[in-house]
Amino acid sequence: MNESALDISQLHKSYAGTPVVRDLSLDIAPGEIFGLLGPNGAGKSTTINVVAGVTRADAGRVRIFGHDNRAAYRLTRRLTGVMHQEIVIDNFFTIDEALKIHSGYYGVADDPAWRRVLIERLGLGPHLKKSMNKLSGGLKRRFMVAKALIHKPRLLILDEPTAGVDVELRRSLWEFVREINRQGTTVLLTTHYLEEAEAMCARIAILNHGRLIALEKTTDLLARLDGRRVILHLERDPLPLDEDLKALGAQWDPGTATLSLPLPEGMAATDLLLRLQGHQLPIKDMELKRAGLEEVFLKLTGMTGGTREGGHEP
Ligand SMILES: Nc1ncnc2c1ncn2[C@@H]1O[C@H](COP(=O)(O)OP(=O)(O)OP(=O)(O)O)[C@@H](O)[C@H]1O
Repeated sequence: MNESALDISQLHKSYAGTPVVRDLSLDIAPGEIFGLLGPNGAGKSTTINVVAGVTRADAGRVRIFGHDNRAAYRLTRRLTGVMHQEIVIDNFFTIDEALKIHSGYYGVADDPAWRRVLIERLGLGPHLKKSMNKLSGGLKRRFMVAKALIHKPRLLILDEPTAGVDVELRRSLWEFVREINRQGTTVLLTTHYLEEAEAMCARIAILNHGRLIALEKTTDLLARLDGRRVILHLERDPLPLDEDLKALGAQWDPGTATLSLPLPEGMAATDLLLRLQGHQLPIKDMELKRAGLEEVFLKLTGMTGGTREGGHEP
């Protein structure tokens, strides 16, 4: 069968009369790594909670590998592994005990070899006998990732898995997620780091005030937002921008004596510098900047305009 891994259709959810997810439809193909991004309060976790079946939508439906997540709750629960954003742990168990019993919740037998892989790859080995309340925030998150994967789900949902995780572990965590994906698991993730979404996701959806404002291939989205800029720090104020610099989209900030130019997709920064040679700019230093997630959101919400629709502020 050629069904979607996750098919969300016309989902709507309000809290106390305030819509937090509005008419959301999106489709994730088997084998994809898909990023769901958006500013704080955009409705990402609510959407994930509805998909996981822990929050009930007001309208719309969710299908996981072709099965309705309410009509076939037990089956879709087994097909899905969710790492929620809030840290939920059970203080009665050590990591080892919790992982041993957890797959039973999904009606799946414990697989000691797979458990060992998760323990090793998520760096949990030295902490197996620790009780949950003694774990650091980053360790709790890694444990939650292991728990989400223990029953070998076909769809893995990670809601900000790298919050509070240090750089090295973040890198190894994403490497592991990539590996699991290569072995066939579909991944839906949220992150507050644009670089992570860029490195991991083939497609990205952006939510704002519960509404889908972009859903594109990551490369198309970033190219459309012309993310990269070359920043030139100058010795002194240049002459007013001439037509050539204006045509390149240069912006001058006299306060800091910096000239900022967008770097077109596919062009190397050195090519742009060559193009500027004739201007004899007194360049002191140069940097290449990529738009951050906040800038992306700002730009997109500016493009779509209607983000304050209905006067709703989360
Ligand atoms: N159980 C709840 N009761 C009332 N309001 C809620 C509840 N859960 C979420 N909300 C509200 O719904 C809106 C969307 O929240 P949600 O957590 O889905 O956003 P998010 O995009 O995941 O944000 P963040 O990036 O901060 O995690 C927010 O205004 C939040 O306060």
